[in-house]
Amino acid sequence: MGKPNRVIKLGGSAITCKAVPYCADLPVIRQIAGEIKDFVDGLVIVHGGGSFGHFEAGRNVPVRVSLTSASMEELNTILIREMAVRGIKGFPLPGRFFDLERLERILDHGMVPVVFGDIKEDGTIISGDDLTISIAREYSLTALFATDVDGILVNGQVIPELNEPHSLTNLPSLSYDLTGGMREKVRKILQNNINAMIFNGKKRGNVFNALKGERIGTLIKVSR
Ligand SMILES: Nc1ncnc2c1ncn2[C@@H]1O[C@H](COP(=O)(O)OP(=O)(O)OP(=O)(O)O)[C@@H](O)[C@H]1O
Ligand SMILES: C=C(C)CCOP(=O)(O)O
Repeated sequence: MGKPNRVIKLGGSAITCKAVPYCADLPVIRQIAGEIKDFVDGLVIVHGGGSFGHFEAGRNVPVRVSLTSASMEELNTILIREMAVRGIKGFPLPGRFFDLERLERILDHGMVPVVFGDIKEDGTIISGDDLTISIAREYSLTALFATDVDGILVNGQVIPELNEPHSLTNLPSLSYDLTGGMREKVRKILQNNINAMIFNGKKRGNVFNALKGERIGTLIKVSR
């Protein structure tokens, strides 16, 4: 017990309606909560900001830090509640308090850590991608990224596998995504030398299949 065996990032693009501030995609969150049920032992969930954290972090208001933090906790609460309705014992782990000991302690208690991208007192953003990558690296896991796209698109087509930096087609990026979107995600995965899979988490069955170990979307495979 105590050691994660799977890590999945529920991207803000998957679990929120990215273009509408504070819009949780409840049908998708409920669908995903149902699909993780069979994998709770050793599972670590991380989630991103979507139209909660990215929206608030991008606003130039004096209460930016307070509202960014509050918005992330709000999204986290929605997720944990929907999991609880299905009997899944999620436990919040805000990015600013993240460490491996704490993560393992939550697992030791038979709960699913629900780690989330966050903001520090000084306004620095903690990216859910970075948290996911560091967990995958520490425990030699494939980092699973549920997003709103079918994988990495190059010239409009999903590429099944990527092994080296590729010139990514520049899809329209959202004005309040502050942590770099897909391009940064791929760059950091490659830089950290971990395996990862990027797939569409909004599509029914994909989260279940990814957790089961099936290959969907784009696999980023590094040679070690
Ligand atoms: N070449 C590309 N292939 C696939 N998606 C791309 C590409 N370039 C940009 N994107 C954008 O990347 C987005 C997904 O990455 P992003 O990091 O925004 O997702 P996320 O991790 O779900 O978000 P969050 O940071 O809110 O958690 C897609 O919505 C898509 O528009
Ligand atoms: C914007 C905030 C606070 C969270 C950033 O995490 P990400 O969505 O994983 O990049």
